[in-house]
Amino acid sequence: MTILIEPDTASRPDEIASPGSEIALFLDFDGTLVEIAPSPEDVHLDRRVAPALMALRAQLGGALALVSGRPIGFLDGVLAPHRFDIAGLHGAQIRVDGEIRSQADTHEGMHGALRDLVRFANSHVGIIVEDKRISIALHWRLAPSLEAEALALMRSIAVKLGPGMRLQEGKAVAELVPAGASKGSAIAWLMATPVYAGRIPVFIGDDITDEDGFEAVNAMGGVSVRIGADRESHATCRLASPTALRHILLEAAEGGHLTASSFKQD
Ligand SMILES: O=P(O)(O)OC[C@H]1O[C@H](O[C@H]2O[C@H](CO)[C@@H](O)[C@H](O)[C@H]2O)[C@H](O)[C@@H](O)[C@@H]1O
Repeated sequence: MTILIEPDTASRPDEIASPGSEIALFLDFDGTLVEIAPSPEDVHLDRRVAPALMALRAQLGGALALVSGRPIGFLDGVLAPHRFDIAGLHGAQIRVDGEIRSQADTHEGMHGALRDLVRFANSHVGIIVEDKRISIALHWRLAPSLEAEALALMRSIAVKLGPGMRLQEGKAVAELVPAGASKGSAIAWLMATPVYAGRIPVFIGDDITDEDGFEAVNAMGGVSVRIGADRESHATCRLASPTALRHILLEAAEGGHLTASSFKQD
C-alpha cells in the first residue's frame, strides 16, 4: 500500500512569493546530473554542483527538487552536506523540507524476489543486484549479452509479485517499483505544495523512467528537457549531455537567473 499524505498547505519560512513566470526545477540524477557509469556506485558528481543547486534553490524560493530512481539516503550521501527536497525510488518516497511526506511500504514478496535475483547474479558474471528495499534493480551494463535473460527473470518476478508492483525498464536495468509510484505523480504531488504551486514546472531527465515526468510537466504547461537525442521522447527540449546541463546550472548559480528559456538551446 502506498501512503500518500495530502500536500502540506502551510508555507515554509524561506518561501518567497512566486511571480507567474518563475519556474520550479525538477532534476533527475543518473544520466542528468552525473554521467552514466559502469555500475551504480561508480557515479561521480562534480563538486561544484551541490553548492550550485543550493544557490539555485534559494534563487527559486525553495522550488527545486531531485526526482530520481535512487533512494533518498543515497542522494543525501552524494550531495552532503547539502539537503534537498527529493522524490526517490521513482516517486515511491517523497521528502519535502526535511520531512518524509509520502512513502510506499515494502511489498511482502520482495524478500523472495531479492533471493532469486541474488542467486541469478551469483551465477552470472557482470550482473548487479541493487537492493533498495522498497524497490530492487537488476543491472546488466557489465554483461550486455545477458539482457534478454535478465529481463525475462524480472518479468516473471513482477508477475509473481502481482498488481502491487510494476516493472520499470531503464538504461541496462530493470527495476521492481511499487505500482502507484511514478515520477509524473511525484512531480504533480510536489506542484500541489505551496513552495512549488503557481510556478512553471521544468523537469530534466534522460531515461525511459523520466517520460511520464515529461508528460506530467507538459500537461501542466511546463517545460520538459531530455538529456541526449538517441530515441523518441515526450520531452519538448533537448540538451546534449550532463555536461551541457552542468554549464547552464553553474552559470545560473553564479548570478544568472534560471527561466524556462534557460534550457532551450538552438
Ligand atoms: O532516475 P535516475 O536518477 O536516473 O536513476 C535511475 C537509475 O539509475 C541508476 O542506474 C543507472 O545509472 C548507473 C550509474 O551510472 C548505471 O550503471 C546503470 O546502468 C543505469 O541504469 C541507479 O543504479 C538506479 O537505482 C536508478 O533507479
